[in-house]
Amino acid sequence: MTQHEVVVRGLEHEFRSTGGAVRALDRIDLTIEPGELVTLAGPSGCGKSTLLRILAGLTAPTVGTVHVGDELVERPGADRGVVFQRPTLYPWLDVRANVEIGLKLRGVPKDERREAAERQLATVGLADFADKRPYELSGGMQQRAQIARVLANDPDIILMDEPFGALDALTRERLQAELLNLWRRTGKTILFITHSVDEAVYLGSRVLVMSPRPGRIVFDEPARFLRDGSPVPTDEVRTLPEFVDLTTRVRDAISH
Ligand SMILES: Nc1ncnc2c1ncn2[C@@H]1O[C@H](COP(=O)(O)OP(=O)(O)OP(=O)(O)O)[C@@H](O)[C@H]1O
Repeated sequence: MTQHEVVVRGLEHEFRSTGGAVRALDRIDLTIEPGELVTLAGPSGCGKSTLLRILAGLTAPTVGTVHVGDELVERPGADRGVVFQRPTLYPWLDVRANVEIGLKLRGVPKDERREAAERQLATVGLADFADKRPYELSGGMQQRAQIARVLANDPDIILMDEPFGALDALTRERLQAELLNLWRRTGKTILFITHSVDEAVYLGSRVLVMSPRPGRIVFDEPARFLRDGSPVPTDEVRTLPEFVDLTTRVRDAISH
């Protein structure tokens, strides 16, 4: 499978309401290479979710374009999967049916989609919970199920909007490690939004920071100590001088 780069050109976005116009994004140019794990941090309201929704094809930009390879993004597509902060599982379906839903809508035969669902539930450690309803799962497990659903669709690009923001610290750390494993195994392109500077630096192969009003990318650097081929990082990574240095500079970029 050939993966494509994501190319954002001259993106601007304005929300108009009765109170006036909000310029959420301003002159965003960005290329995400196949297989990058790009983390995007920035203060609340700086436009991170708006950018993600435009990449997902859920919001049409006021000005500018997004391409995946040669394709202009105009609507959601099977090449892009979205994981939101709050799990968006259907409460009336069991976990397996929730994971299968995208494949079902695309007309994938039952045996095939069941197999894909069970494989991805195993990937996220939920093999034994396929018959449960979402309300029987913890927040972390629901988030895992949401990730399994995206993986079952096998998108090239995974867009994650603060997926671990609402989880307790321990569950969050476990899911961070799982995400890194998954990324290294599959080589998928991932854009990951977070409020946490530590999470951005820990997970990213490249770290972006946006500034608010109007939303612009003000920081864009590789996370050098997590270059391809390095082992999945442990807590030791956080004590490396390079980690501390990048964390400090990301924090400065956010506060300026
Ligand atoms: N549907 C909307 N209508 C009007 N204004 C909006 C809408 N969605 C977002 N905004 C405004 O656009 C700006 C960017 O919002 P956005 O949700 O993209 O920020 P964010 O960086 O993701 O914030 P957070 O980290 O708090 O989720 C904010 O000022 C917000 O109030």
